[in-house]
Amino acid sequence: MKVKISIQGIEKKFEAQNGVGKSHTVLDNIDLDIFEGEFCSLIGASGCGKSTLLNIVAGLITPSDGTIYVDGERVKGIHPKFGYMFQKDTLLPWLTILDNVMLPLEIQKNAKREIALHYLDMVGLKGFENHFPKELSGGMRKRVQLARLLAQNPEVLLMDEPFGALDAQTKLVIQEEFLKIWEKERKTVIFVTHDLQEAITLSDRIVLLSAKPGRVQTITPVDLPRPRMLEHAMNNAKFNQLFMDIWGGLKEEVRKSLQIVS
Ligand SMILES: Nc1ncnc2c1ncn2[C@@H]1O[C@H](COP(=O)(O)OP(=O)(O)OP(=O)(O)O)[C@@H](O)[C@H]1O
Repeated sequence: MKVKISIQGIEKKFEAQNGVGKSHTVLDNIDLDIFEGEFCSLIGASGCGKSTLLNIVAGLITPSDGTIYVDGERVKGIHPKFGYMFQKDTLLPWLTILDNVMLPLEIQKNAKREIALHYLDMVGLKGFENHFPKELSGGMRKRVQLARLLAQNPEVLLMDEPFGALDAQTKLVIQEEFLKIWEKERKTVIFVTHDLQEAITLSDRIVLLSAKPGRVQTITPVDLPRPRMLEHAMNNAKFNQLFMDIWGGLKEEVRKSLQIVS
């Protein structure tokens, strides 16, 4: 398997601002290889540094130490082949759905209406091209963001709790739609989530970061068959075993982060 992204010796320390607060180490010596075409999830207690690590890989934050390699080359700053999807709604309210999807393509000078329409169709939003974001439900807006991300044709998808704000049932349906698209395209994905069930149903490997400072605690391969259907995956005896194995470690980290002793 080819290594797509190599995270080597990453450390991140945030300094006190103008003497206010304390400097603190958020990530400590993170070494992690992400393989081409792999779906890798990052989990861990709140505040353990998942988003910071994703932002460092995205080139949005500079690490205090360590290096990111992509295809064997050292990367500094934002990588043009990476696409990023945040938890918060980043659609521009004054643009139609089609224009929202086309905006990054215009920036890439690759503005193809057909590409945008193809991905809107793929996420089930055919016929909504000329609507504005405020006319769509939260789940539909999330699908527009997914279409916008995929239409850019990034080599790597960096996703920070992309479905975190959705209600439980919408989230399951969108996960399933995303899974279908991903299984066709098999792009490299780093996916941050709080939801262990989501991590297991989608991922090839799950990386658990320890509570502050974030270190790689365990890496668990998810050997559920693909293509996966959410119901089949959750019904598989291995699913429960994986859940219990990973939850044991995750619970410990959450307890540490909440300073629960005993
Ligand atoms: N710009 C910043 N300046 C100072 N501290 C920061 C900054 N950004 C993040 N932090 C701190 O770094 C730590 C890790 O934050 P991060 O958002 O990466 O954690 P997380 O694991 O993604 O959390 P959550 O699961 O709650 O989203 C937190 O203690 C946070 O307060």
